[in-house]
Amino acid sequence: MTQFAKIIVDVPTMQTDQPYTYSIPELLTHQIEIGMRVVVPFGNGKRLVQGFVIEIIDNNQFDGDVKAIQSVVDLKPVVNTELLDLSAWIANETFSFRITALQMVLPSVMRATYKKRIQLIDEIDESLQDKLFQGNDSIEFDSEHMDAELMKELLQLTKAGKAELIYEVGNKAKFKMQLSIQPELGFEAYEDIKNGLRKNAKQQHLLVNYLQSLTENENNLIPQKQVVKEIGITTATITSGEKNGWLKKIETEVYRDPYKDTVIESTGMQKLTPDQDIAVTAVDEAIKNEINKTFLLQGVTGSGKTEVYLQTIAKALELGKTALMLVPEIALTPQMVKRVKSRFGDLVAVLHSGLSDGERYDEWRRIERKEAQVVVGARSAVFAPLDNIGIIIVDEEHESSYKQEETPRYHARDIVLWRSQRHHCPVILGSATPSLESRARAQKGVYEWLQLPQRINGQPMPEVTLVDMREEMKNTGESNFSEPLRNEITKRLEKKEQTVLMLNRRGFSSFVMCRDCGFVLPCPNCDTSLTLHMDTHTMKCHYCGHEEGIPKICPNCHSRKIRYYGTGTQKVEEELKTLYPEARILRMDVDTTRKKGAHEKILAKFGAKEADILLGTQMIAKGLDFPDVTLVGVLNADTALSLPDFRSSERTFQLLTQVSGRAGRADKEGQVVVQTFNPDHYAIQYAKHHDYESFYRKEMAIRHMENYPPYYYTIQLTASYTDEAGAAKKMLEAVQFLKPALSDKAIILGPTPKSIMRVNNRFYYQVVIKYKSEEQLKERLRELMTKSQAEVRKGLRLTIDSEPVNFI
Ligand SMILES: Nc1ncnc2c1ncn2[C@@H]1O[C@H](COP(=O)(O)OP(=O)(O)OP(=O)(O)O)[C@@H](O)[C@H]1O
Ligand SMILES: [Zn+2]
Ligand SMILES: [Zn+2]
Repeated sequence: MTQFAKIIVDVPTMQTDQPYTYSIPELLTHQIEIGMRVVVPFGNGKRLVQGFVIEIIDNNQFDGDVKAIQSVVDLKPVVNTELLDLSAWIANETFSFRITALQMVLPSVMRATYKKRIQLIDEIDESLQDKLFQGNDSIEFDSEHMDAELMKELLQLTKAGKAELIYEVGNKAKFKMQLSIQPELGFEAYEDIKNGLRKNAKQQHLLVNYLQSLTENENNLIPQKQVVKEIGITTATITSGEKNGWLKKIETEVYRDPYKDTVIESTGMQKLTPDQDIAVTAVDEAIKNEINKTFLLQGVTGSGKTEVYLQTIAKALELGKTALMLVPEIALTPQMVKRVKSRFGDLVAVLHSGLSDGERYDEWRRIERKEAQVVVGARSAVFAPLDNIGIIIVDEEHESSYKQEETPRYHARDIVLWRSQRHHCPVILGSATPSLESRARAQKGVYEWLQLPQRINGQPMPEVTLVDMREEMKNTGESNFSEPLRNEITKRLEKKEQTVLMLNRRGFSSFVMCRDCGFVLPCPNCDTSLTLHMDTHTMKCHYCGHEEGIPKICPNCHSRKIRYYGTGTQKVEEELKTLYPEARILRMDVDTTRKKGAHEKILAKFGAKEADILLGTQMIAKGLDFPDVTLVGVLNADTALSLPDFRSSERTFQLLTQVSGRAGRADKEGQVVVQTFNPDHYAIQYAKHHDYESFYRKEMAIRHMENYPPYYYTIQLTASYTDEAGAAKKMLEAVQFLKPALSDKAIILGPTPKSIMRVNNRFYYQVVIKYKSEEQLKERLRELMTKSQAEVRKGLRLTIDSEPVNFI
């Protein structure tokens, strides 16, 4: 009896959630399983696409013409049933398509690549074949890069029926293979061979001796490279040995290990403080009893949250379970990876964007094959194919990088909660400054609240001094360093203690302005000004990538007084060098960390006390644990405060608290100097006093008054089009379409142009819907999305973002 498979196909220009039915050819009946990738014909039948098998059925209710599956990509399922269900849920929750969600849960190298070829099917003139096919009988048809004349002739051939267009579905995922050798004979046989060899056949003697010694070994599969190096023979000798039947050559797979060159010392468990102990005990209980509870672990900076994570992971492993730990952006927190690796060694797999595609794919397969039981990674690691999860940890749970800013727009925290239900395991959301959403849930008892109110060293929190830059500017002029900050840095240099300096880049840019007419160099494609980049000596647009030279005269009034405004880390570094010629300075920003492993190098140097000052952007605010840092300076506390986003205060409070937390973590007392133009702002005042609770209450009151999360849910709709009126019209239509499904309690803001309305010559309009509970809203939004698919071809794009983290 013929079987059929329901398949979600990958047709980029025509996305749909509808699975298609294909018949399973007899040959493949026992091969095809749910969760495998297959290649199927689509449309006119000549086009081949990749798809995922989501169901296998005996009866086909579909009465149209059923095509057959052409081939299988995988030998076993690549998406297990959990991830299959999860991807369906994500597609539903984030208003995206199932194929997009399915592709997202796999490493990117597993995405299909599509190629077209022209294949000769009839004889043609030899010289023509040479010209068009370079002597072969097929050629890749790359319409983007091919010579137009050549393309025309090839198409004519296909029209005449002498050649045809074929589609190839490729797979980029490659294993790294390594050649190994293995003895073919026994000890005695090698003895005989040796006796038969000529005396001067030195290399052969060496090889046979070696093979003979391997016959006594349990592991006798040795990489060829190693053999060559170890006994000093040539590969030619090995090859002739193979011909003689002395040995076998075998290809084996090796993993690309991103950490193979790093030596990580192993560490043991610390004796817990009473507060840590309460937390660990509560979580261990839930792991043991398989309860899917969520804990909010709120611990001040330096209170030992990491040790709590590590000990609960150890508990899960002890019970034969696995563990998943998410960290904001791993490239920025190499210290955390090191701490987990030093505790759990080879059991740990690391997944983050700093890995090459191959490395990431190999780490993924180590998890899938159950060779790794602990996964540490950034946002996308939330899809790690772990089995039998015992604990899931989200470190710095308030970080906005947990939200994916492109479709599917999911929040890793939501995925974590879904998986914890599936695996019956607890979750720890850890932070010194929890998001208001999470803290409010702990208040209501939805999450269990665990607290670490004291620093491990028993020291008070570092003292924070605010410097009012409005006053300071009168004395210091254009310097980036106020007098109080300069004095403290001097003291640290004298005492041989370390300083961390942060330049906040959020909401901040360095631009070129004319002093005579005020002209600022705009981007030709976007409504923004261009930013000066010292490393490339160009002006760049951060939105569209446009790049041009630095102007020497004002394009507007031709004045020569066109000057650079704002501050970059490089400029600050120069000033530091003038102020403290004897200080050793390390700079950490996008320019100095572009190379792979650069973060690690800078931090290792600082940790080894090879520098006195670490100057950086926000990337130095998190996770650093250096005992000799006793001073933290924040050069510009409030650049983000003025952004038109209701989370501006929350972000500023979090950042200041995090960065302050880098000071005084060991036995020496820490101090923080914050330079600000808004010393009275509550976010800055509460950060000064390390007072999360008061900040929380004040901010909650504001959110309540203004109907924002966590009191209301939010949905953001964005339309973009090549002209402004079209984008605005689309948003108006969307509102009209949604309104009938909404109660009068829902609040609709907009349509309004986005704060940067034009990006890359597209115009953006948005609508924000705030609501408490709207039964029909999601269904209606889904309809809207499906309807809008038809307009994609006309260039109109609509995105729907549930709980956006960025409102600008
Ligand atoms: N029980 C313990 N006994 C001794 N030292 C400990 C203990 N727990 C943690 N520590 C040490 O205290 C320091 C601070 O701990 P940790 O970095 O885990 O704090 P944290 O709360 O994660 O900090 P942050 O939020 O600032 O990153 C670390 O050097 C850690 O090794
Ligand atoms: Zn000018
Ligand atoms: Zn631009």
